[in-house]
Amino acid sequence: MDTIYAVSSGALPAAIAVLRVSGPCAFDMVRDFAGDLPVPRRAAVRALHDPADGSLLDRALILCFPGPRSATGEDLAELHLHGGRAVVRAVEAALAGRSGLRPAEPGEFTRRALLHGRIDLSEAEGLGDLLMAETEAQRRSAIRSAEGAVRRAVEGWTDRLLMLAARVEAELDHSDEEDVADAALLPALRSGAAALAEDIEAVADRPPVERLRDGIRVVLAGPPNAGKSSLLNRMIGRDAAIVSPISGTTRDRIEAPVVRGGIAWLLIDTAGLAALPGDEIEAIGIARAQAAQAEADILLWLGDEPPPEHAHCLWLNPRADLPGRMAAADRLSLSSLTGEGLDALWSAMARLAADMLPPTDQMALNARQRALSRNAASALRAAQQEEDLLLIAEQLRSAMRAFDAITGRAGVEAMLDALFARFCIGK
Ligand SMILES: Nc1nc2c(c(=O)[nH]1)N(C=O)[C@@H](CNc1ccc(C(=O)N[C@@H](CCC(=O)O)C(=O)O)cc1)CN2
Ligand SMILES: Nc1nc2c(ncn2[C@@H]2O[C@H](COP(=O)(O)OP(=O)(O)OP(=O)(O)O)[C@@H](O)[C@H]2O)c(=O)[nH]1
Ligand SMILES: [Mg+2]
Repeated sequence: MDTIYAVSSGALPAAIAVLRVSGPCAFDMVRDFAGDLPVPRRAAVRALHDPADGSLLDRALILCFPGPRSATGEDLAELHLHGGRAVVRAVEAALAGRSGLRPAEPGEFTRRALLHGRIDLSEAEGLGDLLMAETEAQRRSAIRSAEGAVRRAVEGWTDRLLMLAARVEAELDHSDEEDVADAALLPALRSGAAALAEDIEAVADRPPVERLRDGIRVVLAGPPNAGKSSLLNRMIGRDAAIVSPISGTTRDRIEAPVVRGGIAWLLIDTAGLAALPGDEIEAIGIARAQAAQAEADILLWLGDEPPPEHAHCLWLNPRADLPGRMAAADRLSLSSLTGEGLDALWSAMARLAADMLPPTDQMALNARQRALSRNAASALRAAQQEEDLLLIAEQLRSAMRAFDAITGRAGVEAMLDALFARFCIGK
């Protein structure tokens, strides 16, 4: 296996740059550059010399973690360098010349941790979310998964499933003998499978972690010229969308992520919904606006006509600064010009969001884990319907495969590349 290296700390220049080296050649590298191998797991200051010509590269703090008791599960060395660009470049150039060493790919350190069983797939996903976390709620949810909450839940489900499977297998083993079949077995299996399916479904039905991570989708919609783009700009505090008194100004949908009140939002401005589109481009814009409305978690409706059917709609009364705009009981009056009513709008949105987000004190599943959990639950529901023990055993195996896929024990090669591609290099 190659030994990999990468800067694991942030953008250069910086006060300190942590260069991590993981794999079978990591400690030979330290010996050759630092003259000796410091005591494992203790920081030591060493002058680093380029073995090629003996020149001084840097004076660094070195940490060595012998495998398997390291973050990656293999020998891991950390060089805490001075964080200048040329320092890091010089050390990387010296490493690049050594055989067996190569730069790490994004997420490759974590991938090795997974490969060596230091973490499971759900923990790796949690780590990925932790690196991307911007809000406190995102951080708490991610650290919970990274620390094994999903893994432990699935292990609990797996244990219960194994108990059921063991009883089926035992009965199947005995069925060719003269024993009388256990009459209580089928009802016991059915109730066990039902109880397990119910517990899984309860977790899978919780609000998805994606809403927490990617933001609650808030779509601004209404007729042309209603003031949608002005409101978007006001809400995010910058001019993301073009505003003009001309009807049909916005044609593409404009997405603006923003964090407010500790919640990540994705605000989406759309083309005005004209009864008769003026041209082909406008018609495309309107089709996109309708598609956006359909996938909105919250719809902000700026029209004078009643809003379209939507589970979470706030009916707004824009341009409240203009004389002659009448307040209406069922509409939230606001002005993108003065900012009046904006705080009330954010509060109303936060109240709606409360039920859409996973509770902060509970584990939440991502889309992949949720789909697999649902697969497992439906296999258990199917097992409940079966009369034949062989068919029940087959359904239980199918549920087990879904559990194994959640934790990465089976059938996940295809998703690993996608997962680790969104990690930083050096993680
Ligand atoms: N400098 C530095 N900081 C870092 C990391 C790192 O790799 N380097 N981490 C990178 O993600 C995180 C810490 N993660 C780590 C996970 C496991 C072990 C480790 O050596 N575990 C051993 C020993 C545990 C012990 O001493 O009790 C083990 O679990 O057996 C080290 C760091 C965050 N901060
Ligand atoms: N006085 C006042 N004018 C506003 C307010 N909001 C928007 N306007 C004006 O209304 C006009 C249309 O605003 P836009 O935000 O472009 O409207 P829109 O709904 O995005 O329009 P389309 O993109 O064409 O569908 C512009 O001239 C804005 O300056 C407001 O709160 N008060
Ligand atoms: Mg607009």
